[in-house]
Amino acid sequence: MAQQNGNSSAQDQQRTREPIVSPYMPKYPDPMSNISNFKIIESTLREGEQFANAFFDTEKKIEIAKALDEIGVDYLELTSPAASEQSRNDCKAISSLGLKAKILTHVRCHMDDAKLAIDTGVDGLDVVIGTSSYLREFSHGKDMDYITNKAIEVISFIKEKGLEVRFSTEDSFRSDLVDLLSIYKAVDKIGVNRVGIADTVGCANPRQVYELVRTLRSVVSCDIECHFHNDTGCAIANAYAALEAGATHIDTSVLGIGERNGITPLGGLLARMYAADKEFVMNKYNLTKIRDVENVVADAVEVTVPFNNYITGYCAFTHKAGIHAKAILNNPSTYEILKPEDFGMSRYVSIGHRLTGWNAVKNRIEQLQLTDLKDEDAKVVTQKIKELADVRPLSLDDVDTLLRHYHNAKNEGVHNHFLDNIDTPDQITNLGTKEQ
Ligand SMILES: CC(=O)SCCNC(=O)CCNC(=O)[C@H](O)C(C)(C)COP(=O)(O)OP(=O)(O)OC[C@H]1O[C@@H](n2cnc3c(N)ncnc32)[C@H](O)[C@@H]1OP(=O)(O)O
Ligand SMILES: O=C(O)CCC(=O)C(=O)O
Ligand SMILES: [Mg+2]
Repeated sequence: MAQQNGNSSAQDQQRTREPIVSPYMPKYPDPMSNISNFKIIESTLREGEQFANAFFDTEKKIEIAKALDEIGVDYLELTSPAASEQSRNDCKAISSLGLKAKILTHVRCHMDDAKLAIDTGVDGLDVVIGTSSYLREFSHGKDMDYITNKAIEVISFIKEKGLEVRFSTEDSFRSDLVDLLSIYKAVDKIGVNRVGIADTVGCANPRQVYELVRTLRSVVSCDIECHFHNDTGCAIANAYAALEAGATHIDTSVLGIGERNGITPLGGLLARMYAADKEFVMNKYNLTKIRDVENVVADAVEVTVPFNNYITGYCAFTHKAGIHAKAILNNPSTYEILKPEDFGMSRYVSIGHRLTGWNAVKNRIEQLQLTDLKDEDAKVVTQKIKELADVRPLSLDDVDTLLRHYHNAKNEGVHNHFLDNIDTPDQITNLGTKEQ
């Protein structure tokens, strides 16, 4: 795709104006909302390890942990030490790195798992057990009384050892509401640090999330963590709704990797929260490091970063249609809610196609400093670009060759003749090749 840096000329800078504030921004934010005060529990090294392609050796885990720490995530969640001996050693290795992020490991609601985890040097344990009828029948087979008693035993043990503890109900959205609120109330009473809601199968929608979190907020006084799977595409929206309703912590993973098609992606959540409270997000998180950690993880799990990924997808800041290009060149906020430079990214305006417009071509003329070409010339060349691009798109090199040759022909007074003799995109490409 032909591209140009659409924000590089001095004239563009002059034309850039302050963004216009949305009339839909709430004037009086809901006091329960944590949109401007949330924490991230980064679970690439736990949920992410459940992604089909994932295998992280100790060195890779340390590299990922350090990269996430540089972004400024609040917690790193690691695979249970009960999973394997290496998993246990990795908990120890990452806990001893002295990172700013607090280190958690994720364990079943079981004394054996808790005992194993206590000695790994982690700052806290995320304890989980399924409460839906599916999990009670087909997974662990325990009833709510057993689960409640076991939760109290395990949480009390972890607290006695002086560690932070979170208790979560797996498959919360298919669990009975009375069961959920009763168990959350019971663990809140004994001083659990956080309770967790998990949309384990990705069935919840934002309205359901808002209602459940809002209800829970009025029942417990501890923090509320939320974990959303993305099976039906709601993972980011659900995280946002949870924060609006009073949740305090959101689980993420890099690129959203996890069991099945994964969970709320770190980059996507940061994009969403930047759009809601840019100042908070930019002060707290190092957004220019998102691309680095995504590349490390994508490489490690042998996937490419999706073309339409939030922030870092290859076309996330590419503008194409003429109407968009003109306005973006006047003021990027016209068609951008995220500023690419805040994320260490660049904006591109694509011009070698049949949807282009003369304003974008004129901008390229200015960038190339072809000062003899006027608006009329930009319009004539744009028509030629469209005619040629009806055959195939032109590269930016093709467009530049066309403009430079037209410019030289104009100085010799033969520009109309020059354009009349160009019938195919290949003629332009060949002209460019000859010059090299
Ligand atoms: C939704 C989630 O992502 S939850 C987190 C998932 N993470 C993991 O599973 C970590 C990786 N897992 C593992 O390495 C293994 O499954 C282990 C070590 C945890 C357990 O291995 P095994 O003892 O071989 O059991 P297996 O995996 O076949 O079955 C799970 C066992 O945990 C029990 N169990 C399942 N969930 C829970 C829970 N939340 N709390 C307590 N026990 C549980 C099941 O009843 C079953 O017990 P059983 O051995 O008496 O049948
Ligand atoms: O511990 C939790 O809250 C979440 C566990 C999990 O990965 C899930 O339920 O999908
Ligand atoms: Mg999960």
